[in-house]
Amino acid sequence: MANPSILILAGDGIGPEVMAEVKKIIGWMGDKRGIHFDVSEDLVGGCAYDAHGTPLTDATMARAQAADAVLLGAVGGPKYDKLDFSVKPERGLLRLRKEMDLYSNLRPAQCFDALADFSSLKREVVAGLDIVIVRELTSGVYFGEPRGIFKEGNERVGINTQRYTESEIARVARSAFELARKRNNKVCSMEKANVMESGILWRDVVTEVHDREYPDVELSHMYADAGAMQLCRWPKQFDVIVTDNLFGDLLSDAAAMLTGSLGMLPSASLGAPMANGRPKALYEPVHGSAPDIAGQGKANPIACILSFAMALRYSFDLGEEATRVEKAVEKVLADGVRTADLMGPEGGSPVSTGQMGDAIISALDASL
Ligand SMILES: NC(=O)c1ccc[n+]([C@@H]2O[C@H](COP(=O)([O-])OP(=O)(O)OC[C@H]3O[C@@H](n4cnc5c(N)ncnc54)[C@H](O)[C@@H]3O)[C@@H](O)[C@H]2O)c1
Ligand SMILES: CC(C)[C@H](C(=O)O)[C@@H](O)C(=O)O
Ligand SMILES: [Mg+2]
Repeated sequence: MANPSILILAGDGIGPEVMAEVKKIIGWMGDKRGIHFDVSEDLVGGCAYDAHGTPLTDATMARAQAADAVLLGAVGGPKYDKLDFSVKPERGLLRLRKEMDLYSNLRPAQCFDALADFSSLKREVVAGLDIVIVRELTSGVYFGEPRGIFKEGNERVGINTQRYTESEIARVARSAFELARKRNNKVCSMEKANVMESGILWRDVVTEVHDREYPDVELSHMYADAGAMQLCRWPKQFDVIVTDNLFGDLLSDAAAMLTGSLGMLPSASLGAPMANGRPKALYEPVHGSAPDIAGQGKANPIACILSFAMALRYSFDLGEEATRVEKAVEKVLADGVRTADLMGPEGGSPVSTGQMGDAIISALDASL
């Protein structure tokens, strides 16, 4: 049987730097565990624009559709800020999400014990934290029509439209309830039903799906602004949070700081099952291309490595190997290995991106 296929789209800025460490782990899986993948690489984002004049070619799109899993680094950077909106690097990523129909974006925020003192919040607030934000990823204000910048009389008006259908809400709600059943059986749904009709529909549909199909799961609702406050006040009250595309974007960056650094947060973007039973899937760190540190060997590769662990679990049914990678990360952090983003104000001597990857490989070796 052919090996499962992985398409790597490392992208821009620190994307290729953190992805280089994931490639080491993919190599390790082959050498030490006999788990082989057919890995190919292509361009997305600014680098694709530089090569082809578009942030994602049709050929790359087709390869992503055909892959068993896509691993993405990050896209964007100041060099591309002035480009026409239609060819900005971020459009490449949004096209992948939309055309692969990756409606359920799992963004776990887990605070490793070794980092509990490093979070900007108190240790007791974050120690042991383990929550997942399920972000709807293919609709809402990111894609709703009408959109654009129009002329109205003497001035310009910028328009984006928040739009959700019942079926779009129901399918992401189901994925949150299914996930909760495998965890602590609690879902909190966040919207702004107090000011948005789309929020009223969101709350209704989540409640209907719950009452009909998942009455055993504990469901609560919160306005997203209050949810942001609660996430900082006492995040451990949550298990699974389900929310829309834009609120999920904001809440997951906020959740990143609970874990110590944006460089720690992985994500899995999942769609419907393909013919082989695997879900359509793209795995990427929550962080961006970090232009301020790109090219300096300072980036923390853990978010990208943990995203690969999610690929092992969700695409390749290799939960034990995923746990092995997660435990290796936990071990290096417990041993005090830190990239610069994980240093407190008192400083210290940080390791480079490559040294962090090597330390994780050594911890993997030690796990055998
Ligand atoms: N999925 C993606 O590809 C993605 C996600 C977010 C932002 N972006 C893009 O990235 C570019 C920069 O955006 P931004 O600066 O708002 O967000 P960013 O996530 O790139 O960086 C925010 C801050 O976090 C730090 N940081 C991020 N990842 C880190 C890591 N792995 N290790 C250490 N420090 C890390 C950066 O140095 C920076 O100070 C923009 O073009 C944006 O659109 C892309
Ligand atoms: C780069 C951008 C398109 C993206 C988003 O807004 O979804 C990013 O912020 C993310 O969180 O994945
Ligand atoms: Mg974001």
